[in-house]
Amino acid sequence: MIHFDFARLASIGLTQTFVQQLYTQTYPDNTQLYRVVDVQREHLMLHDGCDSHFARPHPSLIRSLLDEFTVLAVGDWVLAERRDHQELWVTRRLDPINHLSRRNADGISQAVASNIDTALIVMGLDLDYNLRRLERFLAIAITARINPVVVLTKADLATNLASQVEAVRQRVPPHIEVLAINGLSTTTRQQLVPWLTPGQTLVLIGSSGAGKSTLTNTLTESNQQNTGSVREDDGRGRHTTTSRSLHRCPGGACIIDTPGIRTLRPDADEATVGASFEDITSLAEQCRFKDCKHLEEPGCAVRDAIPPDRLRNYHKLLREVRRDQMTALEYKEQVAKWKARSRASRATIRAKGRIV
Ligand SMILES: Nc1nc2c(ncn2[C@@H]2O[C@H](COP(=O)(O)OP(=O)(O)OP(=O)(O)O)[C@@H](O)[C@H]2O)c(=O)[nH]1
Ligand SMILES: [Zn+2]
Repeated sequence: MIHFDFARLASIGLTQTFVQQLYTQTYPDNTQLYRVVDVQREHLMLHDGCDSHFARPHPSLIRSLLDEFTVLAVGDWVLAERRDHQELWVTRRLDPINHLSRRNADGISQAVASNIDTALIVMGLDLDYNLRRLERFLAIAITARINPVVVLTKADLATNLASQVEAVRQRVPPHIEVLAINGLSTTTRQQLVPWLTPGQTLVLIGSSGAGKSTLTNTLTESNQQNTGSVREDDGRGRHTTTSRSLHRCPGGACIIDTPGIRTLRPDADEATVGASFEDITSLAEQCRFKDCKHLEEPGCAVRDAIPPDRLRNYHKLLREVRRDQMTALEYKEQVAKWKARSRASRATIRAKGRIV
């Protein structure tokens, strides 16, 4: 039996989608439902809606996540069990509805936050203003199936407010909201009310200096984020802080803010490629492996349905944008990997030829 207080967990984002996943299995008596609010090298921080708890991922969970090419991220819903010495062990991760990922040095995509309702794409109406970059940030959110809202900060400093806002509206799909705000003003909370209802989870993405911390402080009514060049850790605003990575707004929404999100770069011309091959990205959800590259993996839904030359073109474009973003060393390693792979498949073909 799993013990959980729905109302309490709903205050940090629990919805029925996750609860339904609990009835597919039975669990030991001391199993409880938590949200991951911090991921450190050695441990996790979990939250039950009231308190936070240290925990460790069980080795069997780590293995099964690795098999699916994934890791635990802030925002995940997990089940954890108290065992010997009252240690809390995370034994299962509920399937996330979405996640924001970044590519690590090995080119492997790594989740930096899960289960996000809204991405505020933050761009300053000062020197930060760049429509192409904005489009790429939008592509990151759309590709991750997260609802984006464009938030133009520093409206108080803008010299051409109306024309800058108009230019943005022209560039983004009509159903996406565009707001111009002063992140330092408390009235900003009113403008964002529709996305701050209880249980909503938000992330803020944008370049350095765009005003993410300033806006987070305003929305959480605290000084807990470092803004500008001031770096201090005085623990103020603890009443709204759930952890270093998940912050609660007074109205009941949560903001996830991790170093991974903060340094997310729209190097995602890759995401733009994905967005222009929507047939492939949407079919990819049916591939057996979450991280399927649609090359040789078994159970690939994309290879089955997409004409080979369209798929080849997609791979070619992806390789190009990746190559543009690689350092010389990374490129050399990548070439070595491709060579090894084609050697291996030639060897398989030869071996089969001999047997059959
Ligand atoms: N006038 C004005 N200044 C703002 C506004 N938003 C942010 N700033 C200022 O812009 C600077 C950068 O803002 P931050 O909130 O630190 O930017 P950030 O996006 O968190 O930057 P990183 O922490 O580097 O990712 C700070 O000096 C803020 O005070 C705004 O709406 N109006
Ligand atoms: Zn596939």
